Amino acid sequence: MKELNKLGWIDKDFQGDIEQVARVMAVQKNSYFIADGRMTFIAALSGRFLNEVENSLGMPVVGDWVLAQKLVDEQKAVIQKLLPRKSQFTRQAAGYKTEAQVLAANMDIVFITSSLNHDINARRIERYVLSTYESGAAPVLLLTKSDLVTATEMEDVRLALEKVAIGIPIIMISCVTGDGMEELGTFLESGKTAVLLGSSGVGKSTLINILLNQEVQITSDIREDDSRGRHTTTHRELFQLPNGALLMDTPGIRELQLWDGESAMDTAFQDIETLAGNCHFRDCSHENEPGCQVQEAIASGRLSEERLRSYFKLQRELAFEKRKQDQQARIAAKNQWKKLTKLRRR
Ligand SMILES: Nc1nc2c(ncn2[C@@H]2O[C@H](COP(=O)(O)OP(=O)(O)OP(=O)(O)O)[C@@H](O)[C@H]2O)c(=O)[nH]1
Ligand SMILES: [Zn+2]
Repeated sequence: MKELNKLGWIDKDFQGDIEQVARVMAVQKNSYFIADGRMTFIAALSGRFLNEVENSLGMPVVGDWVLAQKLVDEQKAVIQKLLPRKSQFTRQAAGYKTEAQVLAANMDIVFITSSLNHDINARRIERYVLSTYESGAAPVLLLTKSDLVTATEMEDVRLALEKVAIGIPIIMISCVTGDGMEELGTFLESGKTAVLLGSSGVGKSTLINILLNQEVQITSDIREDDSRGRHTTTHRELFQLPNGALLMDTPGIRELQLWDGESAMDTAFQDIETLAGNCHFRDCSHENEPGCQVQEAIASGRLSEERLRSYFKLQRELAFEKRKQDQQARIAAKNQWKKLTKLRRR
């Protein structure tokens, strides 16, 4: 149990066989690398699991907790069951079917990472915040490369971001000088699972290396026999930091592209939603109606036009996405109907 806690296990209400519990540390094609704090196993899904799984959302991903039959001597295991997730990152899979794909599960904290030496894309950060809320994890804004900007520039960015990311912690760090590292450490609690999101080049790898090398690296790479009996090394996608926190670094999640977040809209744009709630007309479009509190806030300078534009843009995008999905659902229903009528004719 203690060993499991180190991997982030906290489910007090769990009622099964605790000996079967393990966490997915990496996924490669059909192989799952699972760990229980004592050992790592190469696991496959049981036949029953595959038969019963309803869609891709039910397939284990990095961070998931599973029940598995462990063959300790062989370091192999068979995954029987996926345990409920407390958070998950999803993305709409490309292609005809709008089927969601899970990228990672059971993250507690998401570091939305940007570098200070480039223009901060507030709109992009808003999207990440939205995805994070939608996932069920807590967002933190992590701004890197503070050594490349002045203190004044840092403060300007902070002020700008505080308007976009209301109530979300903002940390500024430098991997060169070490500034801000201590503050970052306070967010990396033992047993908590964190993930770094952000564009290529913002310094994620550099930071991960520093975090890993602060002391001895506890985790080792997982060795796997390939078909020719050679050992190939598999990179772990979820690993323990020396201070006990867990860090997730999966290829899919590095650049989160899409999100589905209607319900998160009012969380990310809480300020606008609150204003909108007081508009004179219930169906106010916040363009030029009398008694519009949103326009009122713009006029008095409490709300920036830019933020309202982001809000409108996001609304349009969500509406578009929804129409697309509705249309695809209609086509699917129509095809299904055609198939049925054909069958009936025969
Ligand atoms: N000046 C400065 N440079 C940094 C800092 N952190 C990272 N860099 C540099 O920024 C560049 C990109 O860093 P990476 O760690 O590779 O960025 P990444 O986000 O992992 O990028 P991908 O691997 O493409 O996702 C490298 O040249 C780093 O040396 C920092 O705090 N200050
Ligand atoms: Zn209005």
